[in-house]
Amino acid sequence: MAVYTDVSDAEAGALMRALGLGELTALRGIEGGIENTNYFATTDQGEWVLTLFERLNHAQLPFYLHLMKHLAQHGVPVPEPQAKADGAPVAAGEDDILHTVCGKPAAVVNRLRGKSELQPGAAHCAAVGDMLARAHLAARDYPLRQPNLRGLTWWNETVPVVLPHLDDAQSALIRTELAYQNHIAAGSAYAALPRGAIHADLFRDNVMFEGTREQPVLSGFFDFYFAGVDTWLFDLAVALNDWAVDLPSGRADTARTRAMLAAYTAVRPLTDAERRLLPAMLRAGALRFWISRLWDFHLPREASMLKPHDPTHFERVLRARVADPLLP
Ligand SMILES: Nc1ncnc2c1ncn2[C@@H]1O[C@H](COP(=O)(O)OP(=O)(O)OP(=O)(O)O)[C@@H](O)[C@H]1O
Ligand SMILES: N[C@@H](CCO)C(=O)O
Repeated sequence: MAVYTDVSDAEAGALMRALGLGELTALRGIEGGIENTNYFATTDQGEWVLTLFERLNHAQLPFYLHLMKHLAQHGVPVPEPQAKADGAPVAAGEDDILHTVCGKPAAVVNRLRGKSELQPGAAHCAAVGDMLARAHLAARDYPLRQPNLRGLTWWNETVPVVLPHLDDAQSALIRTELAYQNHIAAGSAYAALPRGAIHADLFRDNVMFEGTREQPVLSGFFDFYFAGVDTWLFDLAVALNDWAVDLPSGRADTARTRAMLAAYTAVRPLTDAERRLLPAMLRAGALRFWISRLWDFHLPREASMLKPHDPTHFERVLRARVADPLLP
């Protein structure tokens, strides 16, 4: 279920016309996703996705939507928010790509072709590594700034909140890891890491592919709503921790790790500081999602529509990264 707000054909049709996208011929609620209301909107000009934001407000959205537009306009395949025609009325709080539907902030983006691959092989990991490096380079001149809101500051605030829900071994692990990450973040190698606007949540369910299993063609990244400015290495670590990990054990998969790293570094070679800190950032990426999953699991927000993911998966990934810091 991911239609929390019902949108009529008339409302959707009026927006599509205001965006110059033609006449609406079909509007269909999308079942996947848990955070926002999403519809596929078909017009006589193509297929689009209409999203009504159920959590983020008009003030928070420009960073994400303009990042998507910037990347799309720099040749990175991401959904491009569609703009109202020059001179069209823009209400308070809106801008040309941030609209209002049923009183909620809304955006219309092009529909990506293909489907997600939940059991990726080395070829999928290579395609993601290549495109992630291209996205980092393309966002270098993105002018808007917002920190990674799920970064170190949030970990330090949130670990004490989840600690009462952990057993002794888990408490020891999370405290030790947080202390280690604070130590790393205070060091000179960390300060030297290149940074910019990153996706920060590039999991298997946020990428689309066409083509075959042997020769997949990446058709796009989506779900930019955890994006922020942080180190490029952290973004790569988050992707490796999902795409190149054996899900039952949490351990790194050699072939997929090598494929993603080789493809990423072919576009953007890692600096010395990045090579040195990759093991630490892999631990940081695991800690980040262990904390957020614990928080979602044990402290569900009132009226939350989130279906919590299993926190113990990222506890296993973290333990595996600590036990075996050497990359394949
Ligand atoms: N631009 C797009 N092109 C094609 N399909 C899309 C696009 N955007 C979203 N979808 C489809 O809609 C589904 C839900 O989108 P998404 O995952 O962004 O949902 P959400 O509720 O906004 O976020 P979350 O997954 O974090 O809950 C996706 O799994 C995908 O199938
Ligand atoms: N990718 C996150 C969910 C939020 O997008 C997780 O797996 O915990």
